[in-house]
Amino acid sequence: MADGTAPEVEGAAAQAARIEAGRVLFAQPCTFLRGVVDLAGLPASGLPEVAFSGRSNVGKSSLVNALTGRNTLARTSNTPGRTQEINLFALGPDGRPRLMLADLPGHGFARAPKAKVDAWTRLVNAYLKGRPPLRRVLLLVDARHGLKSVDRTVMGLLDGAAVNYQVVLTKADKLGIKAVAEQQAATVAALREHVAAHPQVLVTSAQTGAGIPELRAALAEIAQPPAP
Ligand SMILES: Nc1nc2c(ncn2[C@@H]2O[C@H](COP(=O)(O)OP(=O)(O)OP(=O)(O)O)[C@@H](O)[C@H]2O)c(=O)[nH]1
Repeated sequence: MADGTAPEVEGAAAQAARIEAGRVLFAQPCTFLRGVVDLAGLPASGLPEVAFSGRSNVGKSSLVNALTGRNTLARTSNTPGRTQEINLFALGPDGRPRLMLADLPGHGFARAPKAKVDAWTRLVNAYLKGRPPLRRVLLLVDARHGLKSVDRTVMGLLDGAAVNYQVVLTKADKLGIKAVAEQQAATVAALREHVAAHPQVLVTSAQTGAGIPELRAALAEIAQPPAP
């Protein structure tokens, strides 16, 4: 290196700075804005937005809570299909939020009438394809199960709409370290042919906090920069 810094030292320093930026962002207040049942209910917003998407019960609401360090911000439950609207949260200092978080209804199985599930699916698909401030979709996948056909359908939709998405493996605490590493490698390989997929697959557990600092860091790169 021209400045004499060893590359691995520089890498570690850069990574520490990213983690710190994520910590600072998620130490800010996070406020529930509204739940919407149709696209017309979405606020016109210049704020960068990140969506939490995935099958019912994959752990979307739990991940929002783990990121924000608040146990009850997003409502979690054992009943698949609990989240029935797009729930929007503004993250950042009062009056100057930096990032919008959108917790989406789950794809696939839900203990609800088919007509309702079809309506949520239409809403989510329309949102994913046509929300201008949407910077990244986090596609949550249960580390035990890997990508399912409903995930591949969403990936195809996002590839087609050129919406950037990143796969996040959830509930890693339910698997051994070796099995998690295998699932991560298999998922990275499966993403290679997908044009809009972020190449990095993050491994998380809302229960133990594993992977949460890394995910915060990734989202800090999307958020509006802090006020000078
Ligand atoms: N062991 C473990 N359980 C988890 C984790 N994340 C979520 N869960 C559990 O999984 C269940 C579903 O979690 P939610 O966060 O409600 O899932 P969701 O994807 O928001 O669910 P829907 O509203 O149906 O779309 C709850 O019983 C959570 O406690 C995790 O990291 N580890």
